[in-house]
Amino acid sequence: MNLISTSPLSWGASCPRATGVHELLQHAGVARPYPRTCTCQDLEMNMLLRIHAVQELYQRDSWLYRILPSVCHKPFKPLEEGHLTHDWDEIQPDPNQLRWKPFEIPKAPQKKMDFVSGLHTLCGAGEPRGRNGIAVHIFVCNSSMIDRCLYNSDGDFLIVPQQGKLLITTEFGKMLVEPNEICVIQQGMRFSVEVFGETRGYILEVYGAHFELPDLGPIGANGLANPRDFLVPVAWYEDRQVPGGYTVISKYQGKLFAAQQDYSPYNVVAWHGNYTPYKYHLEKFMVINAVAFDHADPSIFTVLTAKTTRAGVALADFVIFPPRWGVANNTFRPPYYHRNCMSEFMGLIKGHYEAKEEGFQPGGGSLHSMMTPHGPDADCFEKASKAKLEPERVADGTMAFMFESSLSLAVTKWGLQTSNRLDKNYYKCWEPLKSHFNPKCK
Ligand SMILES: O=C(O)Cc1cc(O)ccc1O
Ligand SMILES: [Fe+2]
Repeated sequence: MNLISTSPLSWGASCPRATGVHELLQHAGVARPYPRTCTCQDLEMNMLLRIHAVQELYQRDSWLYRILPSVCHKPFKPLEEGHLTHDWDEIQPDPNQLRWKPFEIPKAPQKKMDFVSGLHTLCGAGEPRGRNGIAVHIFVCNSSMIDRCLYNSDGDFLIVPQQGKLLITTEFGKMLVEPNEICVIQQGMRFSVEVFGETRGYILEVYGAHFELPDLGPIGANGLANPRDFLVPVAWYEDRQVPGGYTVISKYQGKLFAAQQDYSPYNVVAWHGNYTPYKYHLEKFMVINAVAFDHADPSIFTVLTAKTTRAGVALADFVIFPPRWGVANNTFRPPYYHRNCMSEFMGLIKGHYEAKEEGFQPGGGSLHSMMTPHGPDADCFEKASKAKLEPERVADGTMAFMFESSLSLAVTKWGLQTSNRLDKNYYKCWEPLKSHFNPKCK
C-alpha cells in the first residue's frame, strides 16, 4: 500500500465558525510555562510542533483553555499610531513601474518604534468591510512591544522578516521567525513582537480569505511547500497581573483601536485545533522548474495562496525565487519581458535578483502593475543573450519574493511621497535596450 497521500493539502472551505477562536474558561494545566529567560535556541528546540497534515481536512478552528476570557477589558478607543490605511484614493493612480530603495529603519533611542508604530501601508486594493482585498505593508522597528499586543480583526498577516529576528508571542505559544522564514498570523490572533535591533520586513494582508497550499495538480505528491514543514507553536502561558495596564490593540476596519486590561492576554494554558499561527522556512521549498525548454510562470514557485471564489484566480499568491538550477535549452533564462493581468509586488530578503543585479536592494521593493510592461534590466538582457546555455546555478545566496494579486493595486501617499524611498530613475534601467533585429541574419 502506498502510504503517501497523492492528494494536495486542502484546508477546506471557510465557514463562519472556522474563523472564530473559541475560548473555554478552564484550568487545564497541561502546558508548562516556559521561562521568559530562555534563549532563542531553546525556543526553536522546544516550542514548535510539526503540523499534522490530517488536521487540515477539517474546517479551521481552535479551542483555547485560558485563565480569564479575553472579554474582560475596558472599551476600545482610537489609537493614532503607525501609518496604516486602506484609503486607496489618497492619491492619483500610478501605472508606472515603481521601485523603492530600502525602507529606512528609524534609529533608537531617538526614534523608538515597535512593530505596531512601525507599520506602513504601501499599496493595496479592496477593503476589510466587504471581506475582499489585500494590502502590502512595510514594518520598520527597533523596539519590542512591551505590555501590548495586536490582533487583526480585518484579515490575515503573512509576515516576511527581512532584517532582524522576530520573537513572536502569540496566544498559541511562541515562534522565533528569522529572515528567510515567514509566518502567518491569522485573523483575530493576539500577538506581540520582540526584536533584537534594527528590524524590517514586509507584510501581505488578505481580507476575507486564508492562506493555503496551492493545489498540486499534475505535480502529484511531493513538491513546492510540503505540509510537514509548517511549524505551529505549542502552548505557552503566563499568569501575570499588569496593574499599570496591558494594552490590547485591534486593527479594525483599517484603523487601530486600543483597550486596557489588567492581565496578560497570554494566559492560554492549553489549546487544540487547526486554526493557528504557523511558520515556514523558505529553504524547505522544493523547487520545480523547466528541465527542457521555455520559462515556467513563477506561479510554479507559489508557497501559499489565498484564493478567490473564481477557480484558478488568486486574491494573492506568495511566490519565492529560491536558489536553483537553470538548465533550459534554447531559452532566454531570466524572466522575459511581459505584461500581465496580475499586480506584482516584489521584495528582496537577501542577495541579488537575477533580472536586476543593481538597483533592487534587500529591504526595498518594486511594483509592476496590471498590464505595465517590465522585465530584466538592460545589463541582464545583454549578459543573458550572450550566455552559454549550460546548467547554471541561479540565485545562490538570494531570496527574492513576490506578492502577486489579481487585484489592481493602488499605492499610498506614504509609498509615493512621504516615505521618500521611490527610485525616480527606475525606468532608466531599460533605456539602453537596443534593437538586435536583423532580417538578413541566418
Ligand atoms: O517580473 C518579475 O521579475 C517576476 C517574474 C519572474 C519570472 O521568472 C517570470 C515572470 C515574472 O513576472
Ligand atoms: Fe513580472
